Amino acid sequence: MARKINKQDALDYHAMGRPGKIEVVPTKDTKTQWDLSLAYSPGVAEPCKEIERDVENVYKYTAKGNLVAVISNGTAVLGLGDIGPEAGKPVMEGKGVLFKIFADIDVFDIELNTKNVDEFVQVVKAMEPTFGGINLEDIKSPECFAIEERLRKELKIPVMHDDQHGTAIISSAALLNALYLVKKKIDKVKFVVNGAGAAAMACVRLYASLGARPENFIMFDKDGVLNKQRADLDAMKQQFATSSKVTTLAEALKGADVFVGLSVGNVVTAEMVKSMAKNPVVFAMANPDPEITWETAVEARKDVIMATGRSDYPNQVNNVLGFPYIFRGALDVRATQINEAMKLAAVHALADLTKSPVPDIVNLAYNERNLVFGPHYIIPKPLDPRLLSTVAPAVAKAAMDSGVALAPITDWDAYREELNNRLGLDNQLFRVIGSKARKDPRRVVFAEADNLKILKAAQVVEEEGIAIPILLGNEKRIRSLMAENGIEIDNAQIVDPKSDEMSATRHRFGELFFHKRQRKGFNLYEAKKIMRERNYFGCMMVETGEADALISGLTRKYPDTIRPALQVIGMEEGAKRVAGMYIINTKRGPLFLADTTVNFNPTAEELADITMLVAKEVRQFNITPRIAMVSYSNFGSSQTPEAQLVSRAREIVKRMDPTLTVDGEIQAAMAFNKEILKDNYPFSELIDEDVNTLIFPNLAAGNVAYNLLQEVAGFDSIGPILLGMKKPVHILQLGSTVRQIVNVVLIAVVDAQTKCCREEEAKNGKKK
Ligand SMILES: NC(=O)C1=CN([C@@H]2O[C@H](COP(=O)(O)OP(=O)(O)OC[C@H]3O[C@@H](n4cnc5c(N)ncnc54)[C@H](OP(=O)(O)O)[C@@H]3O)[C@@H](O)[C@H]2O)C=CC1
Ligand SMILES: CC(=O)C(=O)O
Ligand SMILES: [Mg+2]
Repeated sequence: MARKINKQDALDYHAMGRPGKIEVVPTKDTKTQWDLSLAYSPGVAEPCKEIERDVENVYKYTAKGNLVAVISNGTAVLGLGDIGPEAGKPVMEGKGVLFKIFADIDVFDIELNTKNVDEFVQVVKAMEPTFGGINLEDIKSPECFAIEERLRKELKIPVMHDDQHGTAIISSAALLNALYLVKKKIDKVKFVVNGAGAAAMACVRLYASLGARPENFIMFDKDGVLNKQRADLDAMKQQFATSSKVTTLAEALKGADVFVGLSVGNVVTAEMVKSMAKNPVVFAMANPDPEITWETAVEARKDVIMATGRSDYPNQVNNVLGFPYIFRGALDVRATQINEAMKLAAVHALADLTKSPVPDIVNLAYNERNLVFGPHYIIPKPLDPRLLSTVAPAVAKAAMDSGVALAPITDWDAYREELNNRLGLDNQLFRVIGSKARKDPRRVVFAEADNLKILKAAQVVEEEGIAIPILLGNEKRIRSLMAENGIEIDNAQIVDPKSDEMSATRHRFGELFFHKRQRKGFNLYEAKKIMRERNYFGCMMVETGEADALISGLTRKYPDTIRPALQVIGMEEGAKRVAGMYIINTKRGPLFLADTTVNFNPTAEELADITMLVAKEVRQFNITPRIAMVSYSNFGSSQTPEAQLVSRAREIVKRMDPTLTVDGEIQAAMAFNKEILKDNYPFSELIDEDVNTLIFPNLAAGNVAYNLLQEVAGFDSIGPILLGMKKPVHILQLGSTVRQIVNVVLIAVVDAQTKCCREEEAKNGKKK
């Protein structure tokens, strides 16, 4: 279940630390006096003179080309209405965040205290030298139309009112796909549109340019239906005024094919949806509350294709899918405007992208096994990393073809690569695992809570809503460490296994442990005594369900931490051993490496077991494992025992799971070089595969490899991840950083979500 956002969560999020959501960060070194004399006086005078000589140089020497202004006067903020410029600022800052994370565009949000069209236009015009583009936001109609029209004419940089065109573009893409699924032609479809403001008018105009017929629209504003009898309609509303006799939304929806809501929440009823034509399409896009809830609409009609503007339901039709990429494309070719051709290019790019296979990372982000084009997936998901490299080039190309690009692109492959680098594909997995963890935070026991790094990590995971920390150790010591270092963990649960308060729990845990180990060398006295030890106590909390996961090992040797976990919790059903895995975030996507921490010199059988454990874990991230079992030789080129062991292990794996994509023994470089592999070993299973998993022949190789990738290549990593345990226990490497600890907690929480879900499934299965 997604965590419900409550008022306090949202307020705390905005207020904590540095208030608001954005800051300005220098992009050049500013460490030395030399740096500062370049950044500012006297060095800064040189670019000034170059720009004075040729104003185009402003794109070369300043941030203008990547800087967009998000400008609002707060008169139509989301569906909250005219709440004023200051009250709209959190939304504008939020838009800035989305521009940055989805398209690496920098934003200044600007809130103007004016409702006067002339004044608004004058102010924005005067700011043209600063920005590469202007995103107008949440300005009410009809003023927004005049403001945008004038700025588009009078400025030489792209201007787009996102609520109009962003919404129109995204909903058009969704509409084309929905109509394709229900096999209806756009020129025959009957539309009912609630709302006749900025978003709604732009939508109907774009639908019309895609083939919808104006006479097939019935629109409503807050005073009722737009019809020919109304004398109060402006020119734009008149264009879509109906000659039909209907007066109410309920009448209009009878037999309608498509409902488009861009008005206010909860104005459409189940009965209205029931009265629509076969296979109705309902886009209830008011934010934050749609015109009709997802549940009510799908309950009312099994054949409905339903979309809302919200992220917590399928089919999120929201302009976040558009503005980052539309501006990216426009800025990258220095387009002087965002024209119809560019908008239509974005529509088709989005619609087509939905039909192509969804990458693993998107399935993982949304906890889906396999998203496929269909009624519940008519538009790409906002976390789809392909959006940038698909929509931005389409927009850029359309700008070039329609003659508004001042800096055309010539090398499209290089451009796409640049876009992927901008996004930092390497960070995608972290973001996705993070969002999954945050959806359902779990109780994580930190066995070494009297360590400063652990406390800092516990604070981070608590503040970020990733986990509910349980701190094990001496309470006085932990509290004084927190006080000395300004660490605050709300409602910190501190448990001291050695304390008198815990004696009953120690006793209970000791008895349970004794039952597990009584014939394995523990007597009752020893079993109870050992519960004073934090790793045993913590593992017992996880074993008994009093916590969901355990993190330990920062200050102790690996074997000393893994032993209690194996004795108390043990391996998962079917596992013959445990193994350690690292995830390395590379530019080509996540790379899974094993065994990095547990098995020193595995036999072929053991290596096969490790491979199976890793394959299972990789699948848990909804990623299909494509495994190279690496060595120093390729497919028998060396007959040494080490190389042959890997080859034998691969044969065993293949027998265990013939469907698994796995090959070896193979050199690591060969595994990543499809061309050379194809030329030399065309039989290999990996010739058409992007390898994402490396199994090393022994611990030395695996451990050295991940350390080098981390330290020398500078890749971020998550690990070690302990595989094969019945319940989530993860053992840190000595000296892990706070960030690495937080990353392991993320994994532990996701692991707990999955294992708990499996346990429930098993229980339910047994009940049946
Ligand atoms: N999902 C998405 O991506 C987006 C969603 N939106 C949502 O769309 C809505 C409108 O935004 P926007 O167009 O920018 O705002 P505007 O203020 O420009 O338009 C609002 C429109 O809704 C009409 N309206 C208000 N109440 C009713 C009602 N009870 N019945 C019928 N019509 C009504 C208004 O009528 P009148 O003309 O008479 O004032 C006006 O035409 C908001 O909820 C916003 O959050 C907006 C942009 C993107
Ligand atoms: C999504 C958006 O821009 C709005 O609701 O106003
Ligand atoms: Mg908006």
